Amino acid sequence: MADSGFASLPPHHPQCLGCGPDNPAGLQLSVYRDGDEVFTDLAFDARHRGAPGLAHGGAISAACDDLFGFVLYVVEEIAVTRTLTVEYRAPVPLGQRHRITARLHHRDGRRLHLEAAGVGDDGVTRFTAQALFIVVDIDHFSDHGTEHDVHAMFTQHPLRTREGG
Ligand SMILES: CCCCCCCCCCCCCCCC(=O)SCCNC(=O)CCNC(=O)[C@H](O)C(C)(C)COP(=O)(O)OP(=O)(O)OC[C@H]1O[C@@H](n2cnc3c(N)ncnc32)[C@H](O)[C@@H]1OP(=O)(O)O
Repeated sequence: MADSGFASLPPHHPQCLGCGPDNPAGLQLSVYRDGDEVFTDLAFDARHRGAPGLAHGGAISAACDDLFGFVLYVVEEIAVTRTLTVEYRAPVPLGQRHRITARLHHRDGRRLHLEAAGVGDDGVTRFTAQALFIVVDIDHFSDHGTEHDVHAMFTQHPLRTREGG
């Protein structure tokens, strides 16, 4: 459970694998903003099992990728993942809560360099991640999703588009 007093950020959309509350197969992340950082508190469960008792690396990667997608609220840009690197520093036990925190490291034109870390409630950093997101415009999505779904994804967000909306 996240601390109260931080701004809760809306999911990317209801069915999002990372944060959609209506996706039963998803991680259903609840994400908060703390200044220029975003964070989520997550305990991987049996759906995310890799080795017995441990979280699957793909689930950890998905959590980091989706959390990076919330840094876009801070940056106020629309962007997508071009590269994602996860360093698995220690096994992540199922059921143990980790706080994953992400932020912009620096920006270079359309390139957003992002970084994240997952720290257990025992204080152990078990994974870190770096990503390169590339700023895109809304056409990136409208070429694929239905007009209704794409419109819904962006109208619910207090996000300025590159066109200045
Ligand atoms: C606030 C919330 C709002 C709501 C919502 C927001 C968004 C909505 C999120 C939905 C949820 C998110 C969830 C998590 C985030 C995903 O998971 S996003 C999904 C996974 N990612 C993708 O599907 C992206 C697929 N890739 C692509 O579509 C294209 O490769 C890209 C990323 C759009 C880039 O293509 P492009 O526009 O043709 O760009 P390109 O010219 O190749 O490169 C752009 C620049 O980056 C440089 N570059 C490219 N690759 C590299 C590299 N590896 N290293 C260094 N430089 C590089 C290029 O050199 C170029 O530099 P400049 O010439 O501009 O100086």
